[in-house]
Amino acid sequence: MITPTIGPIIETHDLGRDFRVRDGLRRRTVVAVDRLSIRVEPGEAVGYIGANGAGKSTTIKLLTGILMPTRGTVATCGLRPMADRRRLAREVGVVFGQRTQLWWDLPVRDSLRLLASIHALGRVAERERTDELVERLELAEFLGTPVRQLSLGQRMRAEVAAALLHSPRLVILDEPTIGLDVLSKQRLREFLIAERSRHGTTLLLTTHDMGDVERLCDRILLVDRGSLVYDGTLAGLSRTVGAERVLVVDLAEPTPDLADVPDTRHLGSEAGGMRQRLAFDPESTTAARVLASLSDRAELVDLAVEEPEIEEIVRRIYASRR
Ligand SMILES: Nc1ncnc2c1ncn2[C@@H]1O[C@H](COP(=O)(O)OP(=O)(O)OP(=O)(O)O)[C@@H](O)[C@H]1O
Repeated sequence: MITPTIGPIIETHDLGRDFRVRDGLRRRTVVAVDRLSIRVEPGEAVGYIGANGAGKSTTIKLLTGILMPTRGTVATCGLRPMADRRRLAREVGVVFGQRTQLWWDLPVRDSLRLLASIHALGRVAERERTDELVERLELAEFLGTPVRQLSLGQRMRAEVAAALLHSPRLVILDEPTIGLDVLSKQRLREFLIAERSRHGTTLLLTTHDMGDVERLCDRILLVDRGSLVYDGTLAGLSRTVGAERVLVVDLAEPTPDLADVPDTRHLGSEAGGMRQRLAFDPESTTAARVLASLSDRAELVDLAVEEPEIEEIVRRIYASRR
């Protein structure tokens, strides 16, 4: 039997997965994942990003033993995902934003109990961990509510509790914040950050939300048509495409275009100059510095920083590769 090691949490070598699909009368091969070689160390938080159909879900299925590779090798927590699937289930927790692993008609409390017994947690461990998750994910008010009656934000918190109940070493989250309001997103991110720092949990998440990546991940893996095209930090990724941020400021009175603010590019003005948009490169300045220069020139009443969309960064990277 293979013993889980304290080596990498994820290690793949030339991993590939094809699908045979029907195309009218003919059949063709779709290469969903190709020559994927990645290594994720314990405690890392990795954003696995790419456009629709890039191969993210297929990779997650290969990592968790739902799918068999067509080529190459994969080890998750030192185990072979398909052959050691049962043992792997103790090491990994998976959260799907769009699917539930809770029992739809049961109260949240009962789903957690069932999962605790599936994982053979033991009474004391079950109580301690459940109490911890109920408190930190603020589940108390709906513990007795059937899952089908929960709001999306409540359900996601319950999903996360279910996936993390057995304190897995690796948590894989597939679009965890999709459809959530700003506050729910923020709470979930704060929880994941705390969980990681408390327990050294490794996080792998797929998302189209730049905020998730910015706040949660210290490393990005970008895939295009099944292959890895970038491995590094978000700042590095933005740098490769020169992604700018946009500062939107509301001013106390109509103001001529603020075209001379250092390290910015004036994009436009509205409402007679009471709202202005300035682009800046986060590599050469910060929003705080831009604001300091602005407040010498005009009285600010409100502001917002627009982040480049991940889709936009990905689109630009893809465009530069075609
Ligand atoms: N079971 C399957 N049968 C046939 N083709 C599949 C199957 N699963 C995935 N594919 C194809 O493999 C490619 C990668 O799909 P995958 O779902 O992994 O992408 P994704 O990056 O997760 O996309 P999304 O962001 O839309 O979820 C796509 O071309 C998809 O159509």
